[in-house]
Amino acid sequence: MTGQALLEARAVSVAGRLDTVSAVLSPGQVTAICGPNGAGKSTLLACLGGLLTPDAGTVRLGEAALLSLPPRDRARAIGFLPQTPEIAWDVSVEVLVSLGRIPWAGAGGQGEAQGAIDEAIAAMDLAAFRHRPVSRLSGGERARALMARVLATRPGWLLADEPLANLDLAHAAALTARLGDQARDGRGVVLVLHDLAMAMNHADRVLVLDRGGLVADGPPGEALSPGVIAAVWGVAARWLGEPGARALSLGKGL
Ligand SMILES: Nc1ncnc2c1ncn2[C@@H]1O[C@H](COP(=O)(O)OP(=O)(O)OP(=O)(O)O)[C@@H](O)[C@H]1O
Repeated sequence: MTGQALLEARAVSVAGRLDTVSAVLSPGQVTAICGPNGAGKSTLLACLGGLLTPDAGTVRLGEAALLSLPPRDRARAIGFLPQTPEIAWDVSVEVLVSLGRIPWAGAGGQGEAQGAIDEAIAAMDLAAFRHRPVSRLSGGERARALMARVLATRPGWLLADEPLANLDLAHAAALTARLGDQARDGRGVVLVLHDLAMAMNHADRVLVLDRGGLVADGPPGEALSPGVIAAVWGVAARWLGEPGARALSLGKGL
């Protein structure tokens, strides 16, 4: 998959939530958005996904203002997993995942749709739950089903707010690998992450927000340096281990 457009925030702000933030996000990369509680991460992600209209500035997808695109085109281009997703109807896992194909209704064949649904169910290890109502899933299983719905769309951009939060170690590792594959396939992947080690080891680029402002933007080794962590999180920390397998060691204070 090639040729995804750039996703660009141009001087975007939301009163009381996000100061003027600009960033050009590239497809083919995993971009992590990190920062303390209330820093504006979800607000920025919602603006990038076209779910929140900024008070000032614009979000552009390639040449077009994102909000000027027809909703169907936006839904095809950007898959969005919110921080606290709600499931309106108590449908089966398979039906929930198939909702991810709605933006493609009338396009492509039934075979392609079913292939995308089957692939997403397998990717999120949901085959055993395929016919189970979502109300009878655990929190982590439900989170996997909601991610499968996003994957089933096969969007050009995949935006997810804390996608690993409810997952056990094995499923978190599997999803992390899957998201990396999506980026290597040419898609854009943007993740809000609290786990700084996850961002350090798996992101190509990290945006650090603090109190509504963008305070660092670069490769993880730079954007998540001990100096930035001390300034933003107020925690003395140092990185241990090898590149790609770093762990964060927290000190006793500054
Ligand atoms: N719907 C809203 N209306 C007004 N203010 C909001 C709303 N949602 C969030 N805020 C405020 O905007 C700021 C940024 O919130 P946001 O949810 O973007 O933070 P976050 O970085 O995602 O935080 P967390 O790590 O806690 O999820 C916070 O001060 C929050 O209290």
